[in-house]
Amino acid sequence: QLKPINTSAEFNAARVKIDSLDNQIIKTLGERERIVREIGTYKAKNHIAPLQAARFKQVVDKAKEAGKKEGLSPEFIEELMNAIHTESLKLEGDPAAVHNE
Ligand SMILES: C=C(O[C@@H]1C=C(C(=O)O)C=C[C@H]1O)C(=O)O
Repeated sequence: QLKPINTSAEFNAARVKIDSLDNQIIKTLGERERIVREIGTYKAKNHIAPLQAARFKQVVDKAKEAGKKEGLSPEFIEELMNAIHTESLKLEGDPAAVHNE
């Protein structure tokens, strides 16, 4: 449990912390995206479809399970992972995106 914010110094510190966490999220998404591009290249060479519905269901189920431990709602996790997945499919489907690294 976080302690409540009582002073403007604590308020400012909380925002600095949020900025740092957002930066971590973006870096993590960048790393994930680079791996998706590698998967996309492999799939293109091996004639495997970008969309793998069973695998994506697993990804969402795991994320919901992890989210539950963090107090995140399954609806939020679903929306978040769908947004990430839409971008994955763009990256895997667009040869320019795949070969542009
Ligand atoms: C990255 C893949 O391609 C797609 C993207 C996924 C993702 O972003 O997690 C999952 C399944 C696929 O629809 C994969 O097949 O693993």
